[in-house]
Amino acid sequence: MRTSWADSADNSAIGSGITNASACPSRGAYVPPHLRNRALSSEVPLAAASHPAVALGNDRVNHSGPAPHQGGGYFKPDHGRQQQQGYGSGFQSGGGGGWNGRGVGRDRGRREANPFENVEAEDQSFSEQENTGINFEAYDDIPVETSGENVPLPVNSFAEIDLGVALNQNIQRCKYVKPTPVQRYAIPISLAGRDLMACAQTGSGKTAAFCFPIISGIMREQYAQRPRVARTAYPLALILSPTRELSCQIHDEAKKFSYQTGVKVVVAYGGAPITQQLRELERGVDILVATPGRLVDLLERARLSLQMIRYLALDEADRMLDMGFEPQIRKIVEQMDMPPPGMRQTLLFSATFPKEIQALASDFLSRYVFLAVGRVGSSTDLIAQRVEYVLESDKRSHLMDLLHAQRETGVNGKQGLTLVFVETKKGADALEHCLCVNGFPAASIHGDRTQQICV
Ligand SMILES: Nc1ncnc2c1ncn2[C@@H]1O[C@H](COP(=O)(O)OP(=O)(O)OP(=O)(O)O)[C@@H](O)[C@H]1O
Repeated sequence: MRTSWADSADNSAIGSGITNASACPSRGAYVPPHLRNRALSSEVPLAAASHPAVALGNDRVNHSGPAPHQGGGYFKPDHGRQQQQGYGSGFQSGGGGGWNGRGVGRDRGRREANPFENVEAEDQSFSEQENTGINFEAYDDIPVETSGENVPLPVNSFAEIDLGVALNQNIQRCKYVKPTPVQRYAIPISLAGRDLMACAQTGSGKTAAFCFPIISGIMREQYAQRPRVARTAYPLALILSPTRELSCQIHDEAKKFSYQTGVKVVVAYGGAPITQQLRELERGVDILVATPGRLVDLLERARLSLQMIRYLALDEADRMLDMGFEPQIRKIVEQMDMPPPGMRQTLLFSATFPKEIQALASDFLSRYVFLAVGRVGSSTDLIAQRVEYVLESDKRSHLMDLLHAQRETGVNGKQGLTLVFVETKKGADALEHCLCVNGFPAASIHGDRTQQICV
């Protein structure tokens, strides 16, 4: 039997030790993610909790907008409207609590791993620092261009956007102090329900730019009940990315952003056994991060349906096309059961905007906003490049000198990492050995090593 979040809700009373039958939503009742986290405590009256729509009404006590969508058909997310109508406070009361707290469905007894555990365990003296992934000094000079009808205004801080308490806490845990340029523009555009074609470089903070609106959208919307077809998963959002590595990276980030929100993220990629991925999907999925090839495989096995997709994000679209994935992408988006443009929200990210990407944008997007963000600190600004001539026989000792010098000047007490490129596989293995015996932990990566060893 397939597990959905509805199943999870059905079993929540068991998981939490509550025996009052009225506390259990009736079988098959859909519980939206922002309500899933909540223990059935004084916060939610038991009678209300047995009727998700009523509970939602309570939760959105200050929401003066139209009644939540309750039909089974498609709808267009319209977050902008809800924001204007004071959605914030109701939403905030529903945030937090966490997937942890639910202990339900097939995930009964499975605690949500804390993705911040390692970070929190780190030396407290660094805990107040900003995330240093991006050179903030370079921000103000970055050229940004937008075009399209009624482009929503950019924001200057996360505080200006109503993403909900749980997500805001995760942003703090990530130590994101202010949005990057692509986030400043892309998040309000997406929250307003608009399709987006964004040209932004790798490392510009795209992951959060598409994850924040998707997670917050799933948390705040009440979606039609998902079909209950045995062993078929029905995600609400799909994030396509070209490689296993990038998919895993997005999955890791998305799990941090969605921690304790009740939104469940699953990753599926090729080159790894499918069994574990199928098991994860069966346990329930809201956001699926996937590479195109494995996704087609899952669809062809009928273990996945895209009919409930409300959000589609394509990351590094140009790279996916370069890697020859266009037929798979078109199959996924146009030939399976995914809702058409206008019925889903589509966010297309690409570092470049050649003709092929323009064609994809016009086929996949509806009345979209175009956003182009310049480079956030190009390599020439951030990296000192130096050429040194040394004799062949002195190369290793010279490298050792450089490594020693780096060890002495570690940044913030942390040892820097070093990449050394060599000409041959044998040379890589020999250098690895030489560095290890000289007290520098090293590992070689080349074509003769399996992916597991490299990872
Ligand atoms: N607002 C922010 N404040 C501080 N750091 C941030 C912010 N947004 C993202 N980062 C950090 O910047 C780094 C790059 O971000 P991210 O991986 O999202 O970029 P990207 O454009 O998606 O790159 P890639 O294409 O490699 O996935 C990450 O370490 C991320 O945690």
